[in-house]
Amino acid sequence: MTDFQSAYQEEKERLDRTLQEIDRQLSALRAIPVYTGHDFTEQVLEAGREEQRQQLEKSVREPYFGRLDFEEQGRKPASLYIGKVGVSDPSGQQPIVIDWRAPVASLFYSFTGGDSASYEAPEGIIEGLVYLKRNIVIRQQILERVVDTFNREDEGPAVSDEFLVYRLGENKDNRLRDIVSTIQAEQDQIIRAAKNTALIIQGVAGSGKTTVALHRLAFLLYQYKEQIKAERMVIFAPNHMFIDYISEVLPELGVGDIQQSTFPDWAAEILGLEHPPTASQSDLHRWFDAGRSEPVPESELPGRFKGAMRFKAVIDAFLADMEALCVPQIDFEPWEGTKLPYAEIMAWFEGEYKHYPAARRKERVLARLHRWIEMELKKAPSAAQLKEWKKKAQQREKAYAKKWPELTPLSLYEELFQLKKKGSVGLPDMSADIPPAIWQETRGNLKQGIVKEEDLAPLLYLYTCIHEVEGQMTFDHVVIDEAQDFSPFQIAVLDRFVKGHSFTILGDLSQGIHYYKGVRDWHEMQELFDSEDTAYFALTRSYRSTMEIISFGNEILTRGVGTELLAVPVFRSGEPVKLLPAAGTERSGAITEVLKAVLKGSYRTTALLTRTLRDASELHEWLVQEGIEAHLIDGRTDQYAGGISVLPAYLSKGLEFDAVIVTDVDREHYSPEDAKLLYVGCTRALHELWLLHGEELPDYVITENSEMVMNVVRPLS
Ligand SMILES: Nc1ncnc2c1ncn2[C@@H]1O[C@H](COP(=O)(O)OP(=O)(O)OP(=O)(O)O)[C@@H](O)[C@H]1O
Repeated sequence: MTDFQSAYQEEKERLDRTLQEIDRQLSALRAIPVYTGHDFTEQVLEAGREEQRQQLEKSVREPYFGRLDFEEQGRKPASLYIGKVGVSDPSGQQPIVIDWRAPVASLFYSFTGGDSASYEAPEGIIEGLVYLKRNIVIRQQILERVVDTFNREDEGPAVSDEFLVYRLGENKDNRLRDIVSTIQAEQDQIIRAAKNTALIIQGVAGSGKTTVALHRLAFLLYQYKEQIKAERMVIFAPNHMFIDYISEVLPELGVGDIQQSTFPDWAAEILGLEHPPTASQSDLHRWFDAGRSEPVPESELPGRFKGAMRFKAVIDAFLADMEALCVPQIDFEPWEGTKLPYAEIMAWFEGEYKHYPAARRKERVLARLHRWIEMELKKAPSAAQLKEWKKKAQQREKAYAKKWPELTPLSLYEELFQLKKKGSVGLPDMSADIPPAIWQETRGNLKQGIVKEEDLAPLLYLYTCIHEVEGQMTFDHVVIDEAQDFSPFQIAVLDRFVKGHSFTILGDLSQGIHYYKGVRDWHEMQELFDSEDTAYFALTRSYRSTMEIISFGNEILTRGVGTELLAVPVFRSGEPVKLLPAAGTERSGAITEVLKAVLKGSYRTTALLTRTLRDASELHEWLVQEGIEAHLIDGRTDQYAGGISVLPAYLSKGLEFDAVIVTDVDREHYSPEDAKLLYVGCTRALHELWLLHGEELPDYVITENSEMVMNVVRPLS
């Protein structure tokens, strides 16, 4: 027998034994009648059995995906089998399959070759020698593939990418999938990083940021199961379609109940807003479709200004001046002849209650006032007098409480922008601290009852100044995907809802196409935390696309974006990127021909990316008329259906497609400032990328490089 055959045979036998054992355990569990009574202890035991049943049912289909032969110093070598779910031997003492999140399993990911290996266990660093790293593909209990990516007996002991490349070559459907069998060392480091740190991760397109974040959540739940709850963890994604796109990964990893939301949805719920403000079609048009003939100066971009910590300082100054105005400037007189001077009430307010949020402060002062009235009532000389005082005091106490200003985030925000309520005089004037264009625009919006996305962070901040952030509102961990579009102020506000700065913040500055908001540099976010509470990682290897597509994208980064954060490809080669002239009357014919060519492949997802939403709608309409089934993705789409999608490039962020066709790649549609946008569009492609272009291509598109790009003409052969 060849080595491969003997390895296959060995694994086949081991798989049979494992499956028998899982079957045996499952049958034993199923034989126990399900407890439905009221005894609490029995209920807990039943819940444990149910969880075990579910885990075994999951693992019986694909019990493990990897094997690592490891000799721990001072012990005998052992073959460790690693799966999505741990399984113990009949005694319940020894694992026959190790959960991928267990400390020893980290070796399977972190080991990249060499003479010694170590991992961190609860009892300290464990050292030893790795003999074999083997990838095993099992589908529905059938052993399909055995690939050794490291064998100490072979020459040149380094872990090979062979299995990874095989996995990356597969076509994708309309959902992101788990990567437990091929997590890379640099990704594993992030997944297993300690909980109470704000991790900030810069990762090139396709480096696995979203995937890593989801695996990290599963890891944290395993590692800190006593301290954190799934329901108290959240992943903030850019839109609902993206949430749908990533929705399978956590269940695949056996983790449920983690919240998946958008920042506007979550903020709107806390603020009690009827509709979460998201970028409206007209906003999208304003920032993406209108061209850049009159660029808005940085200081006048509402998202940038309202997302900066400078704006928080403006709000703080406003609140400090505003404070004194909270207490009605009158003495309190419960009945004639008795008075509580304004100065004394103010002393309470500014004294011992100073550190409470405003709403609680008001509550405390009014409660104290009530106690003061009760003490004064004791001085009544007669029962009749007491009755009269009591009646008057009740009415005047109510009237006095009403004189305190209404404290809601929105009312304060309106007052900040000088939209005065009746009776609120002498408010601090902050107009000099806010750029005039933003001042005007915000006042106009608020007058019409419009709250924009960029108003959410300041409103939430005001909320936290008014109310306490209570237990059930706090998070054990927060993941922020596409974090380059978040503002420092948003993160600072979120931090008030998160225990121990436990954040995973992931993004790519080169994909910061929402130039009107977000960050330009990760320092803007790092500065929010003390240095010991934050850590920075960079992911440079890109797993999504072929080498040709990645190199092509890197050219856009170098020539157009001007960044040094280039992507390093995995050695997976494909077709060159194809450039095809397709302007004017040629356009429709070219699109049909390219679609036909692409659909000859066995791809499951293809995207046609346009420059604007209007172009996408028109193209979609035309395709439907031509009898081609395609889905239009606009800002309101909730589900990603797969197949052929038509969408503007700016909505493709975070998604991926087997093949991508970018239309209208010329200087008219892509200005020098649009390099990031084109980069995003091109890096969505896994296997095949086409650019349909007009006469003059943007400077940052490379046209001459025989290995990377190919200029083609119609008719396509
Ligand atoms: N270690 C890995 N093994 C196999 N596939 C991987 C690995 N890491 C990432 N991938 C794949 O690479 C693709 C890109 O991953 P993901 O979408 O998480 O990257 P990203 O950094 O969030 O991308 P982008 O910023 O471009 O949206 C996915 O198909 C994912 O399954």
